[in-house]
Amino acid sequence: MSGRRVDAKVVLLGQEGVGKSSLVERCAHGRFRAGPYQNTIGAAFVAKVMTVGDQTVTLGIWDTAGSERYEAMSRIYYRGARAAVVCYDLTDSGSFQRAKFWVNELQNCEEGCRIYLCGTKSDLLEEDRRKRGIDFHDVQDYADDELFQKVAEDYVNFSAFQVMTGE
Ligand SMILES: Nc1nc2c(ncn2[C@@H]2O[C@H](COP(=O)(O)OP(=O)(O)OP(=O)(O)O)[C@@H](O)[C@H]2O)c(=O)[nH]1
Repeated sequence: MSGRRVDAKVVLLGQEGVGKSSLVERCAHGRFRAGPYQNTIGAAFVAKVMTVGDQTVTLGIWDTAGSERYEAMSRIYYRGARAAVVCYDLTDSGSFQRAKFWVNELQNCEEGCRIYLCGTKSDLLEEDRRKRGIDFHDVQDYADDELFQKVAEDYVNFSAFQVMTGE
């Protein structure tokens, strides 16, 4: 894997313990390791070769540490990211607030970054639906708001571009 060119930088963000490293582990090695929780320190990197139709794309995935004590460091890792997977634990409403914090930050600081909101630990809801910490409709409303905010921003930016070029 070493020396392979990375086509797109992807960053994982979200409160500590929501399952970011587990997602990367699943994606990179196809396994889930239950067991003692080891929090990420700083960040970890994995390059993953993906096939899309007849194309090969190498994603450079940065798994950041969720602990607030590493917040400043996480900002370094999302610089220049083409995509951000912002994770929250479906059973933990606090983690959803934290996800909103990262979405807001990315929207303000990383214009070219696509944001993917990812609810984790759905297996816990399959066991017991009462464990759901965030109402499904609240997530839906939030995502819809963000979507239309983005549409409006793109409209404004696009119009401004047209004025600048006089088209
Ligand atoms: N039930 C369940 N547990 C999960 C899932 N994903 C992760 N976990 C558990 O949640 C704990 C935290 O997982 P991590 O992947 O280390 O979380 P993280 O977001 O990388 O945490 P930081 O590195 O501290 O930011 C671990 O004990 C995992 O086994 C899941 O989908 N379901």
